[in-house]
Amino acid sequence: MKFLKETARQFRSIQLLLGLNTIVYAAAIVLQAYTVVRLVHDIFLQQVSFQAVQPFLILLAFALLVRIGSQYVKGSLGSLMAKQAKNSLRSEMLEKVRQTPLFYRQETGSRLSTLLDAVDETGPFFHRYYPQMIETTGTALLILIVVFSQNVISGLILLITAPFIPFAMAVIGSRTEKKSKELVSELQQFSNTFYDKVQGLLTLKLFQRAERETENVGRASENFRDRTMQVLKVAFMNSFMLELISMIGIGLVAIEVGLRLALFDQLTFFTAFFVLVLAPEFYTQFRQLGSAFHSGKGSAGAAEVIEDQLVQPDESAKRYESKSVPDQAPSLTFQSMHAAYPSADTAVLKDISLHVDAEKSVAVVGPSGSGKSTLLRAAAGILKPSAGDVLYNGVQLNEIEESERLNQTAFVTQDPHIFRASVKDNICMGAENNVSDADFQAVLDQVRLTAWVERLPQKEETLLGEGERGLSGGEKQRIALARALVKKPKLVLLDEPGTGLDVVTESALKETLQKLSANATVVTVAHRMTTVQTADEVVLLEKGKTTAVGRHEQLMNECENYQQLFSTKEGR
Ligand SMILES: Nc1ncnc2c1ncn2[C@@H]1O[C@H](COP(=O)(O)OP(=O)(O)OP(=O)(O)O)[C@@H](O)[C@H]1O
Repeated sequence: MKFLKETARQFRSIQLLLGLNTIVYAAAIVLQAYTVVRLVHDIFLQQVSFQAVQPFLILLAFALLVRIGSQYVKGSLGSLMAKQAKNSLRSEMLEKVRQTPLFYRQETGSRLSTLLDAVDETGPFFHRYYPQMIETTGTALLILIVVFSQNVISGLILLITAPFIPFAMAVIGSRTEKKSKELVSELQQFSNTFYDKVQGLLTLKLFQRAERETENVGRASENFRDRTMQVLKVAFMNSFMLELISMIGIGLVAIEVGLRLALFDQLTFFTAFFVLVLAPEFYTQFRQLGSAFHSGKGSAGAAEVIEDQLVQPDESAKRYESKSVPDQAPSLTFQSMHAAYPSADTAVLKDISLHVDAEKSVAVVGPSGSGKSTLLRAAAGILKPSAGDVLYNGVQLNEIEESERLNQTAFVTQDPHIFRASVKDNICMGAENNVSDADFQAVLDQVRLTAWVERLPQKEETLLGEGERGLSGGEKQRIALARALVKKPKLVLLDEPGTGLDVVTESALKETLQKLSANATVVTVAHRMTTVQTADEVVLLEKGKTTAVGRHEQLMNECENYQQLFSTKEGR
C-alpha cells in the first residue's frame, strides 16, 4: 500500500479537509451520545418537563445532521481524491508508455487492462480506505479520550481490545492482497485473449470457430469470476472477525460498567450509560475501517501491477542515456548479436556480426523462417538483442534518444497498418513537418497512387481503415511506401512482400527504393531479383546465422545455397 499512500500524499488539501471533517464528525458523535444520555437521564430519572429538555432535543437533531453531513462530505472528498489520483496514475502511465523504449513494449491487451482496469481497481483505496483511515484514527482517538475522562477501566478495555482489530485486518489483508494481485494478472490474461479474439473475429467466423471460441471466452470469464469469489470469501471472513472482536469488546465494557453501577455503586447512571453508548461507536469505526481496508488491500494488488509498469522501464532504461544523433544517414552494425522472442525459448538470430556503411544498401535474403524480418526488427529497435549489440552510427541503440532515431527511420513492414483516417493523413503521418500539396502529389505519383486517389469519392480526404474503405494488398503496400517517402528517412528498413506483388506495386517499390537509397542507408529483406542486383551487398541468412556476404554476382558464382535460392526466382 506504500505506493498508494505516496500517491495519496500528493493531495494535501483534500487530506487537510478530510482531517477537519473528521474533527467535526467525531465531535458530532460525542455530542449525539451526550445528548441521548442527557435526555434519557433527565426524562426518566429526573422527570423534568419537555420544555426543559427541548435544547437537548435541538442539540441531538443538530448532532445527527452534522454527522450525516460530514459523511456526505467524506464521500465527496474521497471520490474527488479517487478521481484525481486515477487521472494522475493514468497520465503517469501514458507518459511512461510514451517514453518507454520500443524494446520494452508490452502486449496491447495487458497494457490496456492495466491502464483501464488496474487503475480503476485503485479507486476504492482513495475513495473508501484512505478517508476512512483518517476518520477512524481521529474519531477513535476522541472517543477514547472522552471514555478515559469518564471511566478509566472502560477506557483501558477499549485500548486493549482495539489492537486486535488491526492485527486481524493485517493477517486477513495480506491474503486479500495476494489474491487480488492474482486477480489482476488473471484479468490481464483474459484481456489479451479477448483482444486477440476480437481482432480475429472474421477469421473465426470464416473457419466456423466463433461458437467454440465464445465457449473458450466464457470459460475464461468463469475462471475470472471464481477468482473474484475467492477474494470476496476473504472479505466475508474479514467482516466476521471484526464483528466478533467488536462484540467481545462491547460485551466486556457492558459487564464492567454494569457491575460497577449495579453491584459496587462506583459509577453514576449518567457515566455508565454515556460510556455504553460510546463503546459501540468506537468499534463501529474499526468495523468500517475493516471493510474499507479490505477494499484498500484489493487496490494494493492492482497498485503493485501499476507500480511494476511504472518502475520497470526506469530500471531497464539504465543505459538509456539519450544521446543525440547527427543529421546524416547512419551506419548500422550488428555486434555478435543474438535475438529471441520473449514467447520463445530459443534464439531466432545467432551471433550476427554485420556492418552496413552509411548510405549503402544491403539486401537480406534467406529461406522462409531464417530470421530476416527478425533482423529488421532488431535493427529498428523493436526487438531487444538477448546478447550482443546493435549500433546506430556506432552508438548502442538504447543509448540514443529514441524519438530522434525514429524520426530518421522508416520501417516498412510486410503488413502495414492502415489507420482509420483519410488517405492523406495515413500517408503524411510519416512526416515530421507539414507536407506541401506539391510534395504530396509527387509522392502519390512515385508510388502509382495518383489515378487511384482521383477515383476515390472524396479524393485524398476519403476515409480508410476499420469500418471505412477497404484496400487491396498492393494499395496498402503503396501507402506504406508513400509514408516512407514523405518521411525522407536516413535509414530505411524494408520488408519486401514475399510473393504476389502486382505489376504496379512492383514498379512503385523499385522506384521508391531507388529514390530512398539516394540519401539513406537501406536494409531490405529482399525477395525480388532486381533488389538483390542493385544492392551494394547481399547477406544470406540461414537458420538465424549469416552464412554468406557479398555482391549478388559474387554469391551467384561462389555460394551454392544462394544459387539454389535464386534459381527459382530467376526473371522476377
Ligand atoms: N513474435 C514471435 N514470437 C516467437 N517467434 C517468432 C515471432 N515472430 C517470428 N517468430 C519466429 O522466428 C523465426 C524467424 O521469423 P522471421 O519472421 O524473422 O522469418 P523470415 O526469415 O522473415 O521469414 P519469411 O521470409 O517467411 O517472412 C520463425 O521461426 C518464426 O516462427
